[in-house]
Order: sequence, then structure tokens, then C-alpha cells
Amino acid sequence: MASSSSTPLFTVRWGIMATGWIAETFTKDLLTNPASRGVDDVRHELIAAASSSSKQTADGFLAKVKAPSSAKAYGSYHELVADPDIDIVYVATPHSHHFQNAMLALDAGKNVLCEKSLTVTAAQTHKLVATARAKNLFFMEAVWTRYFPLSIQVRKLIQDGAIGTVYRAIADLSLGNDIGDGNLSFADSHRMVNPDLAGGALLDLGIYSLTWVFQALYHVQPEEEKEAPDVLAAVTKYHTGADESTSIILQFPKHKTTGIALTSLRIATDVDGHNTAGPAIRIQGSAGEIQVMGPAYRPLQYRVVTKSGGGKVDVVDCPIPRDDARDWGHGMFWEADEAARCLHDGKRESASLPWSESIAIMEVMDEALKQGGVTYSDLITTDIYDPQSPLNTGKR
Ligand SMILES: NC(=O)C1=CN([C@@H]2O[C@H](COP(=O)(O)OP(=O)(O)OC[C@H]3O[C@@H](n4cnc5c(N)ncnc54)[C@H](OP(=O)(O)O)[C@@H]3O)[C@@H](O)[C@H]2O)C=CC1
Ligand SMILES: O=C1OC[C@@H](O)[C@H](O)[C@H]1O
Repeated sequence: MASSSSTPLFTVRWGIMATGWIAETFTKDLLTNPASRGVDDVRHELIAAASSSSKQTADGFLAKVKAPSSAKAYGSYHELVADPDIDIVYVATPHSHHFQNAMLALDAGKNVLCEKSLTVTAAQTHKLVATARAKNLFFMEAVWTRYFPLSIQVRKLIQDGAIGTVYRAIADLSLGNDIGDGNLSFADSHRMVNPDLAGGALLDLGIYSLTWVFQALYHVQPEEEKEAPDVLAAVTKYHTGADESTSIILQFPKHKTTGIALTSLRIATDVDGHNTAGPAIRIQGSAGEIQVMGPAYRPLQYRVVTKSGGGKVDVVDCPIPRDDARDWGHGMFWEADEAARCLHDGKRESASLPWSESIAIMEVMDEALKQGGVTYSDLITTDIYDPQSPLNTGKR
């Protein structure tokens, strides 16, 4: 990690693993000026990007994100993790690949920021956490919403008792991809519904609903009072075998609290795209309610309604800052800033999403998928690391 007297900001040097949609979105955020979001303690440097298919693909990616000319293109993930100039690797492959790819990076001594869902199984998450711990490396799940100022404000309101004792949280992230003939709009090979890529509503979208339930009912508890919930799931499978809709009731018995996490690829949370149906998230307490307007992955507004408010609703807008010079700003830079601060402070995990919480959430998803009879192949569910796995070499 570079920090010098001529460069007052702490600089983190990134390697990007994969060249798809989210790799592009994240990298563009990484390249924005931190000052455009009021950040003056950390900055990010793009060292390299790697494609599992070819160096040319990585070259094309660097051109698309308008990377500095110093950025290197690699035609394999192995080359990326071997680059001594890289401090941290951002894993942006499909869910199926996360375990092997993150292990590849950790094994090479790299810190890791890994896209959601962190893994396909909870056992894989346990293994990654144990590896990061043993190797004294930073490791964080890239559920970007966690690191939004909006989420931090909502967690603080709950902890400060703004809505009294919280008893219930209801969260929905559903996309209406029904095309009317029984099918969804995704090709069966698409990562959203393809079991070979660990597709399905829960791992892709339900993770956000669970994130909100956990932020409201679990994260805010004192460490010694955190408890794993009981889980009851209703799962509807798509013809590919992946789940198209999953609804989960979570009960935290000690606290007498209930979470409801909903997700679907068939029907939408927001039917007309204008939040007409109301908030995507409702956090209900003895003295009021916090309502977060969707989409649950990129919320821009929350409302606080209190019993004592006499009908007054506090509406708080939290727009995503843009870097005008690059004409960009999506909101993924906040998770990158969090990773950078953790590295600066020598922390191995983020307090916004500790390892134990990623594990607790993966255990809920494991259980829900088990109850729904959703299964994935051995190749993508094994928790045995194989550097030569096709998931690492790209030899499909
Ligand atoms: N935080 C967020 O808002 C979002 C997060 N995501 C998460 O990001 C991850 C990637 O999603 P997304 O970018 O939409 O996916 P894409 O399909 O657009 O990209 C995935 C990339 O992974 C690499 N890859 C390696 N092996 C395979 C394979 N067998 N099949 C397909 N791709 C492969 C490819 O890059 P190459 O071959 O060049 O290495 C590909 O471009 C997922 O975990 C998803 O949940 C996705 C969207 C939004
Ligand atoms: O993480 C995500 O958020 C946005 C969705 O459109 C996408 O499918 C998902 O992967």
C-alpha cells in the first residue's frame, strides 16, 4: 500500500478479476475523484484487470472504463493474483466462481473484496474466512448497499432508538421479468437463472432483502446478543432448477423479532418503476417506522414516521454523488473506500459487515435453499480449493 509525503491520501492499488457488467460499473466508480463524494483520506489506483478468456478482453475492458495508460491487462486470473503491485483483488465473477476465485487471490497473499452473494454455500464462506484469518488478510463481501451513507444513517437511527424497540423488518427485492408465457426474460444460460452459475433469485437479489433484515434486527445488537435466526422458507423453482421466487420468515427468538425477506424474478417490488407501491423496506418499532424506498440494492431515500409525530413524515434524500469530470457515480465507491480504510487501519474485516454476519446470512440462504430443494453441482459447491479448477483457469 502506497502512502508518501507528496501524496497525502492513503492509496490502495486494485486488481479487477473479471470483465463483466459489475466489474465495469465498480471500476468506473473506483476511477472517480474521491473529492467528488467528499472523501479526503483514501484514494484508489487501478493497477490491472484480468479476463479469464483473453488478454484482448481485458484490454477492451480497460478501454471501456477509460483506465489510465499504466493499467495492465491480463489474460488469466492467475497472472492477476501474482502481480506484486496489487494490494487488493475485486472478485466480480458469477456466484459459482466466488469461492475458488477468492481462494486463489487469498492463497497468493492478496486482500479480497468479493461480490455478493459471497459464496454458494455457508461452508465455503467459513473456509474463506478461516483462510483470510490464517493468512492475516483483509476479506469483505461486496454488498455495496451496506456502505451507503443511507444505510449507515438508518442503522444509527435504530441504535439511537428513533423508532423505539424494533420488532419487525420486511424487505423485498423483486424484479418483474415475467414475459407472459411462463418464461422469464432471461435465456436459460444467463447467470440469473443458470444453476451452473449458481443463478436464482435468492443468491442474486434475496441477499439484499436479507441484508436489510439483518441490518435492522441483527447488526445493531450488541455482539454478545447476536443470535442466528430460525428460518422458514417458501421457494418456487424455475424450469432451470434455480429459484425464481423465495420468501423467508426469520425469527430471532431471544429478541422476539421477526424478519420477512422476499425476492422474486417473476413479479416486481416496484410495479411501475415509480415506487407507487410504497417502500421496499419497512423497519417497524414500538415508537415508529423507518421506510426505505427501493430498489433495496440502491436506495436513495428513507422516511421516518413516528407515533408522536402527529402524521409528520421526515423524508431524507441521499443522492449518489457524481464526478462531473468523468461523468460517473454509481455508489460502489463507498465499499471501495471502506476497504481502503480497513487496509489503512490494519483491519482484516469491516465493522459494517463483519465475517460473522456474512456467515450468518449465508447460513440462512443455505437453509432456505435446502428447504426449497434447490441444489447446485459439486463443482461449484465444493469447499475444497483447487487452483486449477476450471472456475479459476477459465477452461470451460
Ligand atoms: N453489486 C451489484 O450491484 C451487482 C453485483 N453483481 C454481482 O457481480 C457478479 C457478476 O455479475 P455480472 O457482472 O452481472 O455478470 P457478467 O456476466 O456481466 O460478468 C461476469 C464475468 O465473470 C467472468 N466469468 C468467468 N467465468 C465465467 C463463466 N463461466 N460464465 C460467465 N462469466 C464468467 C467473465 O469475465 P472474464 O471471462 O473476462 O473473466 C464475465 O464477464 C455476480 O456475483 C453478481 O451477483 C451483479 C450485478 C450488480
Ligand atoms: O446485485 C444486483 O443488483 C442489481 C440487479 O439488477 C442485479 O441483478 C444484481 O446482481
